[in-house]
Amino acid sequence: MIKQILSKKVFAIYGLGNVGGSIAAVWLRAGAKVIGVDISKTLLTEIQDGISHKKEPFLSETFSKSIKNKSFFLTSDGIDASKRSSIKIIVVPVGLKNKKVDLSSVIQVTKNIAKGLKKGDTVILSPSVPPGTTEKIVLPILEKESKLKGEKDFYLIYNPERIFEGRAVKDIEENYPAVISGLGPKSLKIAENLFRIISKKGVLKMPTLAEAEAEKLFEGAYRDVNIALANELAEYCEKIGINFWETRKGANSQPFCHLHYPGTGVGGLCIPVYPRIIIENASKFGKTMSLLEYSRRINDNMPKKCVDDAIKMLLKNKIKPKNAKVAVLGLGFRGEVTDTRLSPTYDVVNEFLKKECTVTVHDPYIFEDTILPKSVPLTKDLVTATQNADLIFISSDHKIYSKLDSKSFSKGKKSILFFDGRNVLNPKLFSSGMLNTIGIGKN
Ligand SMILES: NC(=O)c1ccc[n+]([C@@H]2O[C@H](COP(=O)([O-])OP(=O)(O)OC[C@H]3O[C@@H](n4cnc5c(N)ncnc54)[C@H](O)[C@@H]3O)[C@@H](O)[C@H]2O)c1
Ligand SMILES: CC(=O)N[C@@H]1[C@@H](OP(=O)(O)OP(=O)(O)OC[C@H]2O[C@@H](n3ccc(=O)[nH]c3=O)[C@H](O)[C@@H]2O)O[C@H](CO)[C@@H](O)[C@@H]1O
Repeated sequence: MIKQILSKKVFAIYGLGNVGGSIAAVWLRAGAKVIGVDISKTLLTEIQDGISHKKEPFLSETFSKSIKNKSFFLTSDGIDASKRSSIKIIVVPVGLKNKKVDLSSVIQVTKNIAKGLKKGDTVILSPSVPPGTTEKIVLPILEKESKLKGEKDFYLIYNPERIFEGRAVKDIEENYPAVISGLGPKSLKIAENLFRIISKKGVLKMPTLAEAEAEKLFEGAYRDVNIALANELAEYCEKIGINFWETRKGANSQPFCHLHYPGTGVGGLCIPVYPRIIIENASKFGKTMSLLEYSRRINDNMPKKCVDDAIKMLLKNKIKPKNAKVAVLGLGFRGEVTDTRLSPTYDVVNEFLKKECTVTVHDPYIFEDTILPKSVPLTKDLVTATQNADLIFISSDHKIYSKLDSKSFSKGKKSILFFDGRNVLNPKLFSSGMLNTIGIGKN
């Protein structure tokens, strides 16, 4: 039955990045025909060649198989894709430009979709957006350009994709209920029929588009505030000389406390962005979001705080910061991702450069980068990165760093200064006296 429904539907997925690529794979795995639309010719070629989305399980194999059996087509022509599809899913990025929400990609894609919109079509908006975006920005563009009426001639849905990079397909298919909302009851019914096909956890129907848009932002705001709480409590522990990590274990031993982890900063296209979307939107209604603003300030200050503490450690060990060799481990915005968007490591590097240190960055998954200053080499070879380092600074929690031991470094290293910004080092793996380390929330 499902296969029959889907075999008649052609989906067009606009934006084939971490989220859009995963959504395309999920619908292909469910048996749908999919047109993948992206402005990046490089990405389209990589998908065609089966070498895209390396860190996302299932995607590349699904794409190759679907291209072969002619259920997956790739194009950069968004208008033609709209003409040839009945369900259009918008998954292009919504970022910040000078702390203002940037909807330019969403608007661009919506205009393309509108030029090919037909009676009976369905449009689904997926990125995290300010409440009101679907109804007040996307809908008017669709109706104006197509001369069709929402809920009468075509259907409009908001579905916030909730994925954790590295397990996106499983998140969509198995881990979370699909949050859905519609312009009206018909749109909502279509959303329910569609998302029940792919979501084993079922659907969570929201009463309005705006409440669905807001819930996604609230998820991120909750996380950002709790990370800021962990960062502030960790600094308190440093001041009074106790261990935050042990104290956290105790506090989290009851079900109503969920202290997060302190760290060298908060990166990615989600958590640092969603609170700012709320802050900006709230200001239009005369509401100041003090807690969100203060939490952002705490988290944005973590790279500087951690580098200042690391510099104090150098001085304590009689090493002058000027020309001190610092190996910064981890460029990804968090562990096990190749995504460097808003990575705190960029700020960490700049803070060390301000102190005139000599910096090398290591990352096991990222081989090139256009943002790091030219004076800062990037390498995937740990020995090269650390061999003459006066200080090793752990910035992202890639799994490989929890396995570091005495043998990980060039011979003859007597004692190594570490700043463990993600609390990943295992002291048991180092010979006694070799590990001279401080981190966050412990002296
Ligand atoms: N990355 C995550 O973990 C995550 C999780 C949940 C939600 N989201 C939301 O999903 C959105 C997309 O995230 P992402 O990580 O997939 O972004 P991404 O940058 O990885 O992918 C976006 C893709 O869209 C393409 N694109 C940009 N403009 C386009 C246009 N006009 N037409 C066609 N294609 C265009 C880009 O070339 C890119 O391939 C985010 O803005 C966020 O709101 C992201
Ligand atoms: C479905 C969806 O949208 N999923 C999002 C995705 O978010 P994400 O991919 O951006 O990953 P995050 O884990 O949030 O990390 C962000 C930054 O915060 C740092 N950090 C994190 C935790 C902590 O305790 N202390 C920290 O300092 C970390 O290093 C990194 O820089 O997954 C999260 C579930 O993990 C979800 O909640 C979140 O909605």
